[in-house]
Amino acid sequence: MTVKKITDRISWVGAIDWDRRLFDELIPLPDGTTYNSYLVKGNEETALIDTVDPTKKETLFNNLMNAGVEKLDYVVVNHGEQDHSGTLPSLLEKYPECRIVTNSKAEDILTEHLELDEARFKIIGDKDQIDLGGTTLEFGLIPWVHWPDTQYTLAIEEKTLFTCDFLGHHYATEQLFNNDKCHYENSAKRYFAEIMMPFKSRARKNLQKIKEIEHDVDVIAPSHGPLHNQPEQIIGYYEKWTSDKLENKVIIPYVSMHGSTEIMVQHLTNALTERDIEVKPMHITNTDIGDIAKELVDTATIIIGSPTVLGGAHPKALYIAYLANALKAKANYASIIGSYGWGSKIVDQIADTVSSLNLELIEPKIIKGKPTKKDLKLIEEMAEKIKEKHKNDPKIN
Ligand SMILES: Cc1cc2nc3c(=O)[nH]c(=O)nc-3n(C[C@H](O)[C@H](O)[C@H](O)COP(=O)(O)O)c2cc1C
Repeated sequence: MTVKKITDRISWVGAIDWDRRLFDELIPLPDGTTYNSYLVKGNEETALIDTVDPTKKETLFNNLMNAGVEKLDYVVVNHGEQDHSGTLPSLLEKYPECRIVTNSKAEDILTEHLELDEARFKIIGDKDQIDLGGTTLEFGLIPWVHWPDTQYTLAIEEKTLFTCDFLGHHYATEQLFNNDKCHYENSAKRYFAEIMMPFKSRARKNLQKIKEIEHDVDVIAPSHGPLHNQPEQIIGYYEKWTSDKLENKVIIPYVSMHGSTEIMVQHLTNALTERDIEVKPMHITNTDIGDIAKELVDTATIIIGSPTVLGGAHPKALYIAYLANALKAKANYASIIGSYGWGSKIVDQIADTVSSLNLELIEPKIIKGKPTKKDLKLIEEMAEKIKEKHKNDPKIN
């Protein structure tokens, strides 16, 4: 691991976690991740912007040693979650003169979670500045992306904006900057879906605040993944993802124990394709839930496919409905297809689970046993109904 120079006065001193495959015991990380920590030097003082996950603290300390840091004046905490702040107790022990610079919401979270001494804090508010000697740090409060405590830090003269989780993505690489546009759009969208989509109106507002910063910004430096040296690119993506625009697209997360639901899914997939609608059947058992989350950013319709199990939906189908609801999927329409043997409450159960989404429910098709030709005709009717809805909806491209 090495120290990587970003500008004359800023270096990356974080850690790469190539092997991490799950975040928050929930989010799959197919590409690992990084914990970005940045060293900012002034003529008189030195600051560290965020730390790293505690499992990587030795990497951070080695990097600080390699960067020749003997005295650290400030550690700026842009967000109190432990993957950025968990190394603080050890850091404060190692650098006894170091003060924590953060907002009052983050202070509350940090003192509760990490038992830090309140005397070590320097609390900042919106637009407050710290002069390190020719290098000025300016802070901006951008709450709820994705905790109530989030803020940005701008190194004014260096034209570098540190946004912590906001505008980040999980992608382990030695490259300092994004240079694989295709892969990067994919991982940034997936990250947006999993972390930021539940707060999309706050994300949009905070994006606007960042766009209105009165100083030049050449580099956006988030706390996960490579940095953005073309800030307009990630800002453009977030403008799209936080808008209410949707694609002419249907996703069908489904599960089927004995094949009946699957026949319906295949038939619906074909019927939608024939009607020029993009469709993605996603077998829940075999699909990374991050991929499903990513589709929820712009898919216009969600169809959940499930057999009946113990009176209700299959637990895996119910989990996806729960996830769509929790992540605040942007879709305008939903329906349910599936099969039962003798009696089913799938529809009520799934509809209840997605009740906080503003969805129009297209009439579900729950059939007894294996679908007949007549049943499959009903599936074609569903495809036709979806086509009509999409065609007449001004929010759908
Ligand atoms: C473990 C298990 C529990 C089931 N519970 C119910 C039930 O409570 N009500 C019902 O109508 N059918 C129930 N069934 C029957 C299935 O819903 C039915 O066979 C259906 O056609 C399966 O669809 P699939 O082929 O897509 O898996 C159950 C089946 C299994 C294997």
